[in-house]
Amino acid sequence: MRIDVITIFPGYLAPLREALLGRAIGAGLVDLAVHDLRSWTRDVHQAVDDSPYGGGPGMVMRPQVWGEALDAVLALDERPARIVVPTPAGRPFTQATAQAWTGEERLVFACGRYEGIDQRVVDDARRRDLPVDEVSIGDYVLVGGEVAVLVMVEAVVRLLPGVLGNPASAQQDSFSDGLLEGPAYTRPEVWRGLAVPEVLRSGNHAKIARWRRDRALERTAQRRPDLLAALPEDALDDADRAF
Ligand SMILES: Nc1ccccc1-c1cnco1
Repeated sequence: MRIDVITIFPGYLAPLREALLGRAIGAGLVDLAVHDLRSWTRDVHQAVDDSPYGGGPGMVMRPQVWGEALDAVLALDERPARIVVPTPAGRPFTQATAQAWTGEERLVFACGRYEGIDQRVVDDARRRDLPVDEVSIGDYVLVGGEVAVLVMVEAVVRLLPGVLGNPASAQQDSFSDGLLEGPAYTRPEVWRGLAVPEVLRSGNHAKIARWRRDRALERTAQRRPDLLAALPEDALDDADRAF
């Protein structure tokens, strides 16, 4: 997978070259290119934004600069690309989104700041039949899209074959079965007077699996009843319902 990020703060994306993601790049599983939006400005001030039509606070990012930047970056590689625009007004980015994007040959992230990017940039891309997703990583306001890109790139790349040491962990983490993950424990057996639940030390794998499933159901019911309600009809078996 090739990933391009266009931003006015390239340094913000440095963490993508660390740790797991850095190793995925080193292993050739991911190609990452970060581009400074200001490279496509033509004025001495390298202006990337302007006042909003209709008035109101803040600044809007200029369509000319973004149009030239996206055209140039897309032309760098012949692989078909999905353009992703992080925005608080976007559709929710979920684990399902991350899973779906693992099938993409290329992702091009457009990091907006200020009050966003002139809407015509997205409209122009869509009318040229380029796939464009406007996505939000949550209901809160950030200063720019860069942090959202860090989140989304990590969520996607960790799912790519060969990235995680143990592929099973991608299957068993939260959201993969629609439930939150339950509590986890490691040594020592007792810490500050708190003992690890007996069942986890029993060696009885059936009982352990049941206990873990019950804790996941319990935690999901307490913290995210919306996830429980969204489960497909056949997701819960009789033992789950008895819980
Ligand atoms: N708040 C923001 C400001 C600029 C670009 C993205 C966001 C965003 C994305 N997901 C939630 O917020």
